[in-house]
Amino acid sequence: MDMEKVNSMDFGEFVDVFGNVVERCPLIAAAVWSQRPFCNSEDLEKHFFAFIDALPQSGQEGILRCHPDLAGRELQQGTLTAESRREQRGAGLMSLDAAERLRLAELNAQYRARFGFPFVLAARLSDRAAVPGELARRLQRPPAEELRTALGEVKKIGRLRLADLLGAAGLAGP
Ligand SMILES: NC(=O)NC1=NC(=O)NC1=O
Repeated sequence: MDMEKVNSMDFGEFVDVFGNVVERCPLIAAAVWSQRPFCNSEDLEKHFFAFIDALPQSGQEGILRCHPDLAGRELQQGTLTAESRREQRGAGLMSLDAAERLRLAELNAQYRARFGFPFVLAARLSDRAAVPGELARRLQRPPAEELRTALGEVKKIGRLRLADLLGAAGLAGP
């Protein structure tokens, strides 16, 4: 893992590369940059997660609100980020039939009405068959617990995106 290259990035380069590790939250990469040098990929990941954990609840909920719904409007309109599109496609969420899409839209609306933020799940670790059931299950959870669970999913997504980036050509070590 060529952390030397990561540690040599200027601010703009670092945010260009790592700005979407947390969906639509480049502020986090902008903050983590000042923690360099990073001794390895785990250290880099630790700083991303520490930033999230140190936020007040309003900030943590704000991170969740930056996530597009699974199989939602943005997927239909083609306005997803490249990472989100890849993740949602990989989970089969681009090939739902009308009934599946409607069911997910209803569950997403119920979830958002109850918690005030969207349902977030690491799509790469799930699939179209499991998402509605997982959403319905989490819909019943106490708000404080669900906030922790949702942030855990943000971290799973971030871990996978960091692994993609650090394994990408040019950043992978010998
Ligand atoms: N609401 C979401 O869970 N969104 C997402 N999950 C992913 O894995 N990528 C997303 O954009």
